[in-house]
Amino acid sequence: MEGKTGQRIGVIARHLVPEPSDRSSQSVSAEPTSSPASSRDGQTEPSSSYERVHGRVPRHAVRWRNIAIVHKERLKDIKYEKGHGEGIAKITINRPEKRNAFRPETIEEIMRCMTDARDDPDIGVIILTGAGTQAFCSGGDQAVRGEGGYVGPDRVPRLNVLDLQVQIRRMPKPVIAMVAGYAVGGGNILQMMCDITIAADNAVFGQTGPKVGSFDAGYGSTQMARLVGQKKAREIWFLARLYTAQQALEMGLINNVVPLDRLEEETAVWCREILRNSPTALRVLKAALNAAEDGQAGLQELGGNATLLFYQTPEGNEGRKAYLEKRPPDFSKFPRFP
Ligand SMILES: CC(C)(COP(=O)(O)OP(=O)(O)OC[C@H]1O[C@@H](n2cnc3c(N)ncnc32)[C@H](O)[C@@H]1OP(=O)(O)O)[C@@H](O)C(=O)NCCC(=O)NCCSC(=O)c1cc(O)c2ccccc2c1O
Repeated sequence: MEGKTGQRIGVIARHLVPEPSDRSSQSVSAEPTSSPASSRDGQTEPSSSYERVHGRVPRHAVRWRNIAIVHKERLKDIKYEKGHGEGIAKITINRPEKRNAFRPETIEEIMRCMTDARDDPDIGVIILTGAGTQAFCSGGDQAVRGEGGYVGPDRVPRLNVLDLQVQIRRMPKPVIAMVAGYAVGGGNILQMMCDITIAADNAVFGQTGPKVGSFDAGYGSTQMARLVGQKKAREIWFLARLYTAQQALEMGLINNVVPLDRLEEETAVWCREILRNSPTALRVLKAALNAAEDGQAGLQELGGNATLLFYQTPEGNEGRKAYLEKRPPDFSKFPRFP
């Protein structure tokens, strides 16, 4: 593939940082995830009364169950899995030969699985990742980019990754990006939209848009500025350099860096810790954190959560029952809290 300068796109980016590899680097911050005291086998020792009551967060590998057909359609560009006996769903962009670049079909499939995971009461947390160790996602597939967007089998030019960004933002369950290798262009934006990002020590982050004649002036720019600050966001977009996982951690772009061979293990531990906590607390906290930044759309999301909770109260149900029983509602028994 040729960029504007005649160079292959990979060459544009490759000289800036070391290539992702299968190695485990030394500059790793694999912090203990559940307790400051770690034993030699990597298991954390119980150290708090909470851990004495609930036990340590298990570190065993998740046993995945593959789901090939979602909403009656077979998945082609992605893999969708759910953990046996655990509330974890995993969505894997499965185009490693293209460094997991996405085309419109890829995005449509991810959105379908996100909807399935949202609607599944057994799922409490969703992992978004890329197949292999070379890339999380290299953004939009430049080979199918037309003049008005990315073109799929229906020949309609689309930027439907923007819909996916919004879906992740509004997802009432935490979404965790699990990043090995390149997260560049629209791929970096996807990891930014996730609630938490765990990166392998071979991960590489950055925006390539200005080098290939593209930009994301929505969440891709504004969410970045909120994460890393205005000056750094301008540097990342204007220079289109790439950054190591350690640099990304230091600038607040991601949450944790772990050795590549422990990426899924550590991600599972984070998921299990999250799953121990109150789902309602998590969903309202996410809505509140969004609302502080998303204006009226954020308030709508937070307001929806208030209604959801109110519907579960006797007071909310009194209004519904009275209507159905064709009588005036009696709200007198409900307290008017100061
Ligand atoms: C990601 C790389 C740095 C990896 O380099 P490496 O040397 O490891 O690998 P290669 O370059 O040899 O790639 C292997 C193979 O994969 C193909 N490939 C990689 N990425 C893409 C891609 N994005 N599109 C198409 N094909 C890709 C590559 O051509 C090779 O195939 P061969 O057949 O030649 O073997 C490096 O690959 C790289 O820099 N890739 C390009 C990154 C990029 O520019 N991405 C697009 C940015 S723009 C974007 O993502 C975007 C998407 C949107 O939907 C938007 C929506 C709204 C607004 C803005 C949007 C937006 O900006």
